[in-house]
Amino acid sequence: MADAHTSKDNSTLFTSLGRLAPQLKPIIWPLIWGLLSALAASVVALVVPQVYRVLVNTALQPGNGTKGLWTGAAVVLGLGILEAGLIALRRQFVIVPATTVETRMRTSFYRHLQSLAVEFHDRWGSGQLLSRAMSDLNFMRRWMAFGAIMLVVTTLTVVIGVSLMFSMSWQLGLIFLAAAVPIAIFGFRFRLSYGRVSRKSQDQAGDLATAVEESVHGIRVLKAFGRGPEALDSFAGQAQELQATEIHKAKSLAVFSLVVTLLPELALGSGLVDGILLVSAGKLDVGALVAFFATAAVVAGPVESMGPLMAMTLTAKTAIDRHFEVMDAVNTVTDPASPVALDSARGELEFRGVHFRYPDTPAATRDVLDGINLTLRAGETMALVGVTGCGKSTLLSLVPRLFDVTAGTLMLDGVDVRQLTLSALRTHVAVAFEDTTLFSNSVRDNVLLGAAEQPGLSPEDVLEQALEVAQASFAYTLPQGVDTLIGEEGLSLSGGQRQRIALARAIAARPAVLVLDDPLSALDVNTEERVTERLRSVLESTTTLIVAHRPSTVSLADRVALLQDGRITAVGTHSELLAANSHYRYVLASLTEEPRDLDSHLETGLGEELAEELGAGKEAGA
Ligand SMILES: Nc1ncnc2c1ncn2[C@@H]1O[C@H](COP(=O)(O)OP(=O)(O)OP(=O)(O)O)[C@@H](O)[C@H]1O
Repeated sequence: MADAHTSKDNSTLFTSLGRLAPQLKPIIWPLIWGLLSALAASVVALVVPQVYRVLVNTALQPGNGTKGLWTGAAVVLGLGILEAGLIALRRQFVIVPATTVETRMRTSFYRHLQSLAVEFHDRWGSGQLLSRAMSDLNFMRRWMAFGAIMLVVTTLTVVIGVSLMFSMSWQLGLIFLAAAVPIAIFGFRFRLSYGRVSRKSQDQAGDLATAVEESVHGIRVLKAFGRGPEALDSFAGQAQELQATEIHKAKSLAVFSLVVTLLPELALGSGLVDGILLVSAGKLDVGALVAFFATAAVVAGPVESMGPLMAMTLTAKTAIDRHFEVMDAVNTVTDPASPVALDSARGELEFRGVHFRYPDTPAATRDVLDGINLTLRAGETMALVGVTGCGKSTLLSLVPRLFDVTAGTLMLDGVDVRQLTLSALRTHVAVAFEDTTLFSNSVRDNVLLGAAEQPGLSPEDVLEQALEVAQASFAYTLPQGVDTLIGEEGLSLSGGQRQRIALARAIAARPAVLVLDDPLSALDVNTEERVTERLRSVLESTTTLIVAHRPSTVSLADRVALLQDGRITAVGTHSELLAANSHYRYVLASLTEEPRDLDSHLETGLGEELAEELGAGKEAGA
């Protein structure tokens, strides 16, 4: 995971910036108008010294009265107002288009993340994706709206300003230019080192975001195991690394700024001495000398800001590279070029010579699934049993194509699942995992997330039925009933309650194939039994493949498949396997029957004794 984003940075500045071109195309005119406004503002600023020149050489000469002086002052004031107006205009032109591009890019980033296969998400830390979706895009927008325009305007201002200075006095111009050459060389070297350090800091910030996200998610585990201080130490270490990088970044920027400030000042100092000598020798008029220094003052600002703007451009390059690293990631699980239509599925599922290995599995290791041959008849419930880590979840994840088989074929009603569109396949197949994810939404929205329309049933009926089958009717007794907000930002539910809501979600989808990856693990045996029985009667025509960790679930299945060393080594009814297969007996003996979901006991009244016992225990302990 940690290595996914540390790819080699081979792109040049211009190839990276060039990748923004298609995004900028629709807003190119507002950007050009913004650029022209900023440029006009700079030109106006450069005209002011020329007014000074005229003023000094004419209006300020003895005996010329005050009229010229007032006119000159009015012109300078007018130019100042015009410059301010043009700067405001630049902002007006670019703000809306740039934020529109940012929003559009963020939306397509999110869409791309949604489409990428699970294999991609396994490799990438969530913080990395979060920082790319938020801060990198925000930075790109600021660079488009300000940095890029100002870099062009600043460069042009320096070029025009220096040319004007040369036209006034080539000797003084040369002195000023003598300072600009080292700045250019230094700027180039700075550009290389700053790019590297800025990339490092953005990656470190992403890793830090991942650390925060993981500890917030795992706060219960950290607290329960008293690992808070260790997590804090590790976080503080990472934060200090980022701080060191940021300090390094700021220091190199400070050195650059110092050089670009100091050199022009030195040039101006020696230019002043030289200028006075030129005036006293009659080779330069006083007006030109004043105008030269006024122009130098205008140009000094852009020269100083070239460092930060260059740095901003390099950071923008890094942000663009980071953005496109994700956008360039190829989706490995895609729709076929000419999909087979399968409007309604019977639900026959066949694994034929299926092999699977994870992309990062070492070459010497055998495939997790090493030639699976298994057929589920339409409508049957099959339990998948095997020792822990033997590949049960992996096998299940192939059915909705969370991963694709690496060899062999997986067929639904005789059609290779890769021949179906993903949306069609996922309409026919619904999944519930042990590790449930509920969204920050109402119970109703969570359950009806992928609900299919059912003839004669309103969404309310579908919801009620799904909750009833999943033994999750407790939802009606929540503070706002099924409209109660649950999930990360809502009401906290117990593990068993969460699992039952997630199961109701899979049931409401009314799939042809239901894939259940130990989704009842947090339920007590009695609730689990009731759920399984209701599932069997309500979803009579649904093919169900269920990873079972308890003999009670296994015994309710029509048939059981035994997964061993990457293969299905036995298929039969529970009693057949129990009688004939010693590995099956071994696996079953290791499964647990202990009730885990106390609250479902309490909800149904079955756990009163247990509750009393616990209450008594509490009192005794108090
Ligand atoms: N995303 C992944 N990337 C690489 N290897 C993985 C990944 N997920 C699982 N594995 C490996 O594949 C093997 C099978 O894992 P799987 O989760 O399918 O087992 P399981 O039978 O469901 O286990 P359990 O009963 O404990 O849930 C394990 O060795 C596991 O380490």
